[in-house]
Amino acid sequence: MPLDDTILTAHNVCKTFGGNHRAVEALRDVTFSVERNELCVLLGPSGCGKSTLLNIVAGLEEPTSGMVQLDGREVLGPARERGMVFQSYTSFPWLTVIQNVEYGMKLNGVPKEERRARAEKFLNLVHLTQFRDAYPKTLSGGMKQRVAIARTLANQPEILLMDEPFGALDAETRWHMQEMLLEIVETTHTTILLVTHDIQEAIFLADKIVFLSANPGQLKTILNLDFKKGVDLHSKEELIALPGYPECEREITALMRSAAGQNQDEM
Ligand SMILES: Nc1ncnc2c1ncn2[C@@H]1O[C@H](COP(=O)(O)OP(=O)(O)OP(=O)(O)O)[C@@H](O)[C@H]1O
Repeated sequence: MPLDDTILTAHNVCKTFGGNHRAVEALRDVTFSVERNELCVLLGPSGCGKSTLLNIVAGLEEPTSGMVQLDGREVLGPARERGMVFQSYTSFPWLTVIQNVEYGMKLNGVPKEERRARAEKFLNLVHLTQFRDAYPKTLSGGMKQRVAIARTLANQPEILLMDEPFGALDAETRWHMQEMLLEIVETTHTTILLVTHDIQEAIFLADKIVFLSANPGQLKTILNLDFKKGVDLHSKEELIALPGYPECEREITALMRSAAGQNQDEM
């Protein structure tokens, strides 16, 4: 699917928490954009402001100055057009899997039949059809996170925002989830902005990496991952075998080290 046009832009976003002598400057002058159908990853060392930036895009935090626009409209608060998946699994324990996926649509007034049809479609997409009538407590962490992804996608957001969505999972489950996310992108062409601090995850998933450095969080560089352009990746092994992968990982590891330098000096 060709990348069409810009869907999201962050213009000179600054964020300072607190005030006076206790102020923390989390973001300074961050500008970047996300193209429609693109999977854009926010990467950088701990404390560089990735989650803060994602929260600003989600409308959960206000920038101190600057702004975010979705399709040219300024983001002024949370909205269904920007669906968020967090690291911790958030499902209602008293509802079954399919009822969890339907819940947001119910609140948004989607008619019953359409709700059911969409819930079934997205449960199928995350390979949970056979668990549709199970309760969340009977599911593994990875399965709970798949419910959260299905529920968010069923609301048909214009962009899916993901904050370390696989951070709480063990390594093997994490690979499966990453591979499943690429499958979802291939099938639904959803635009995604995803936060991670995992270099390999970023390279595997991203069409573009927006790299931030810390203290304060600033745009360091944008990486277009030319070595994997036009390649249909389905597994980690395929990624690692690609010419250009080791150099890319080395480059980002060096960036990570220099961007985190200040933090490490303080440790
Ligand atoms: N609500 C808050 N009040 C005060 N400071 C905050 C708040 N939220 C974040 N910060 C500070 O802003 C900076 C950026 O934090 P943020 O969580 O956005 O970074 P991050 O890159 O997502 O980090 P990590 O990878 O460790 O999750 C940090 O110094 C953090 O302590």
